[in-house]
Amino acid sequence: MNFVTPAGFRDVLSDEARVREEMTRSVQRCFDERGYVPIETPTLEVMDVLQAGGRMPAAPFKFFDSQGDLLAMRPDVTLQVARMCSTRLKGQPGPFRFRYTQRVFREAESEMQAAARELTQMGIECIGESGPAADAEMVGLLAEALRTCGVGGFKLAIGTVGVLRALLERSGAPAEWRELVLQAYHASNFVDLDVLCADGTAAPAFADAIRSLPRIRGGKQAIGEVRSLVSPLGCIDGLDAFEETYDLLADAGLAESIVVDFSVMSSFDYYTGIVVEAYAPGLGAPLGSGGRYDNMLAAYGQSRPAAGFAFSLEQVMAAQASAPSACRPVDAADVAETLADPSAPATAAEALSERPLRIAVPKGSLNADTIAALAAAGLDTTGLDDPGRQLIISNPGVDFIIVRPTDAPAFVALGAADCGICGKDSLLEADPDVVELVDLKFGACRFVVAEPAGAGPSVEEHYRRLGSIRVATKYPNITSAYYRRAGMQVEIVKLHGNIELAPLTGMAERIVDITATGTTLRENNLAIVDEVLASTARFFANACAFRIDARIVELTEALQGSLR
Ligand SMILES: Nc1ncnc2c1ncn2[C@@H]1O[C@H](COP(=O)(O)OP(=O)(O)OP(=O)(O)O)[C@@H](O)[C@H]1O
Ligand SMILES: O=P(O)(O)OC[C@H]1O[C@H](OP(=O)(O)OP(=O)(O)O)[C@H](O)[C@@H]1O
Repeated sequence: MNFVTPAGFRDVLSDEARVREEMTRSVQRCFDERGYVPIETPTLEVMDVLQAGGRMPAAPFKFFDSQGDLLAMRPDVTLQVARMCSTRLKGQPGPFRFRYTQRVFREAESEMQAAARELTQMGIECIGESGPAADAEMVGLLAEALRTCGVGGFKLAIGTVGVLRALLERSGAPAEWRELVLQAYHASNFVDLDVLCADGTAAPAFADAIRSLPRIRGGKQAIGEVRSLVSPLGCIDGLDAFEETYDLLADAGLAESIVVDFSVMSSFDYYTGIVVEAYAPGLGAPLGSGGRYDNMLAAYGQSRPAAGFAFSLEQVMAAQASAPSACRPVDAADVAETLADPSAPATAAEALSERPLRIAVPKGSLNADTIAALAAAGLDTTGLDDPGRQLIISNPGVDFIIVRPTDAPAFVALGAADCGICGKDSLLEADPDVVELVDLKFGACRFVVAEPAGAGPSVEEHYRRLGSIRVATKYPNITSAYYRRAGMQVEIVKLHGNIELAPLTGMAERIVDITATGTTLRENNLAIVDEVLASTARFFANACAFRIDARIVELTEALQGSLR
């Protein structure tokens, strides 16, 4: 027997535990000084209670207890605080300012999130206050907590959901279209957003505003740009309050750490006003997030305005580990020292612009077009077309990381590369948390279901008799999603190449594979049964790099420019 902890769970040894403890104390002190009092919530909740809040931040671990109740390990603390305020504290006038340090537990959602399944969340909830001062207090406290932890060069991306909600409601577009737009915003998929906004469903001025909004970014001037974009359409909902909040944060000296960014629109159904996400250089995923969720407490029976944030202690530790040594505390004593060093936070931000931009470049059939696209966008691609066995080509200001196309999503999602190129098929298969920015148009191919020509009746008979068929593919996730939609039971066999061999040798009845010229299907006497999707190459970026590294936006514009 191997005595190992379950995947995603681990022991914390003393050196690290001491630093965590010290950091936790510093943050708790910081929250305490602002009048936030501690609370604790139970590890387990009845599943229905969590679901009543309308938003599950991540898939929870679930099990039945001996009384037959379906219980969940808390994936988040906010829902529990909402439940607590509307039940135990019902009738008490408030406002309440709560802080917590609690473990949360999350089932892995995809292969891409092979990471920890137990995290320590530190956060606050301010219940019963609303308006710009309360929002600024929440965002300001997040900044203070990150500074307290010694996180260098962090950025807080802030937006407000009212503007997009108003644009969607008044666009005259049907609910299904609005839902697709929201999905594109949630997934940070600018390519899908452009396609939707060009399809003529929404009135042109609204479509233009909806596609432009998440591209506006910057300081105070960005709020002005949003205003000019949406005020002719009568959609400035929440913008005045947002601007007031921004001014309060700028007055508090936070202008350098804050970036107005309307692409930060995840959990749209849940947030009702300001939203904030915290990013640090060198870290693939956000440190934490928060926002205003004025409607959530009503779901538990008592309506009160509310706002809060949480960040993960593990992410904060990782941010320090990837920061330059000047702003990285190495032990507990250094945490306090970092706190006292006002020059430290700037160092990592400076380091970001000094280090080369890392681009994942696919080898194989997309390689030549990728190099041509990057060169047309103005990058120095010298040596990239003939790298030999060298896997990283370093040119001034840029590192090209040569990857297998199916690996590009992992390199970018985990922050090993800032951005990259691969087929839409690879992105759909991996389902990574990245920002899809440009459809590069090359590498066009179609995903099809195919079977030996003339085998249709026998495959159908096979399915009728056995209730399942075998399908071979290199893309099990795309294939299983397709058959789920089709309502058909299949056994999927994952192969790594020459997929067409599977039905020819009797290993499987059908395949789901790429076709471009159709030559391979034709030469192997296979016929197309159905179309699954079409794919072209995409330029995409790490969510964190996209929001804090201006070079990604520049490269996006250059790639779009050269396409035009
Ligand atoms: N025959 C084709 N014509 C056009 N584009 C294709 C064709 N085959 C694949 N593609 C596109 O190019 C991408 C890369 O394909 P390629 O054959 O180079 O790598 P792969 O073998 O699929 O990936 P890996 O080496 O990572 O397993 C595919 O994901 C798809 O988007
Ligand atoms: O329609 P066509 O132009 O003939 O292209 C289709 C072929 O291209 C891809 O294979 P790839 O070249 O990537 O080799 P693989 O089978 O080893 O993955 C795909 O899997 C098909 O086999």
